[in-house]
Amino acid sequence: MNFPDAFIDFLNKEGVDPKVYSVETPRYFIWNTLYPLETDTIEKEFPGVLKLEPPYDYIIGIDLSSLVAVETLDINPNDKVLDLCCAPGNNGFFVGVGTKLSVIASKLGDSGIGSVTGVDISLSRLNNCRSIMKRMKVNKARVYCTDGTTFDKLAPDELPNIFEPFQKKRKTKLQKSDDPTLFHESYIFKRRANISCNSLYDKVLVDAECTHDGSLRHILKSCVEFNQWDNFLKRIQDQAALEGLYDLQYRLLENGYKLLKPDGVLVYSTCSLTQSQNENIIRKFLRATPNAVLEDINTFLPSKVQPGKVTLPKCIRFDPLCSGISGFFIARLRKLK
Ligand SMILES: C[S@@+](CC[C@H](N)C(=O)[O-])C[C@H]1O[C@@H](n2cnc3c(N)ncnc32)[C@H](O)[C@@H]1O
Repeated sequence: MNFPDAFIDFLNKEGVDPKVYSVETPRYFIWNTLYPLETDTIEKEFPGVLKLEPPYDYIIGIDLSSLVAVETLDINPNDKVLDLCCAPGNNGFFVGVGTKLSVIASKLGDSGIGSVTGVDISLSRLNNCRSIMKRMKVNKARVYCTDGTTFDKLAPDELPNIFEPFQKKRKTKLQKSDDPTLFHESYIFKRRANISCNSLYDKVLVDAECTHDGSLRHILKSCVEFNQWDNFLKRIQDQAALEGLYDLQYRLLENGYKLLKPDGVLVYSTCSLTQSQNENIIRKFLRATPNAVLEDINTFLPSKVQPGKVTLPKCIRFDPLCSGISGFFIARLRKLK
């Protein structure tokens, strides 16, 4: 494959083998398990045609690595979860691309007092996020359009464990929020206008902004197929911009940790294969934060998906060459009491 020299230099500097971009990765699909599918199979109707039984409009494509990042949070129904960079891009693959926020919301289920709070700085990406939330009929989620490095809203103390099926909603008078950063609330949030919010979060996901070099789809579709290298190359060639990105990643991690309750779990992830945006950020953070410890990641992985090399024990790097899925890094931190 012919890549621009600047991209090859970038990969060499970070010890990434350009062969990763020749791996063909499978696609995974999710749906909100509160609304079971009529069938759990997708049939091959006749050559070239797949058939899905209804209801199918909330089936969403996602990378396995994204699912593992959410699994690493060990969500339970009473968790108050913060997703500090929650919005997806829109690469229009099949029926859309899933967000970790929608998987988190689906995992919270309907039986507990938990909820998920999403934050993202990009309005257009939040619109993608909102349409996925709607399609997946997400119940207990709210999303803010603001800077995750300074976000300071605490978690709702509790949301009632009443499952109100999305389909059966009655018309109710909704109170308009006086918070200009509040972008979208799910049905159950809107119904409970006066929820007190004084809790730190049990779980925090910092799925940080990054160079996306591990995302094979991003590199192969946007950059190679549509020849849109310009923005990508500008970013990786400009050392000051890269330093700014590392600083952003660090500050997102710092703020997420600040909002995490003692004994809580924070997962830091990126879809970059580099050391600079992963191990180096975590190392620096651990040096500066004595009550943060790295924990093992014991999430179930299909046998064919072998994690690649990391230079910081306990973290996981999916390397397309040995994992067979898109490039991704995950670290799990606990805040000691
Ligand atoms: C890797 S993407 C997130 C993907 C998303 N978690 C998902 O599962 O689809 C990183 C996100 O960080 C957002 N971002 C960049 N700077 C930010 C900031 N200062 N505060 C909050 N979000 C930011 C970007 O807009 C982008 O949506």
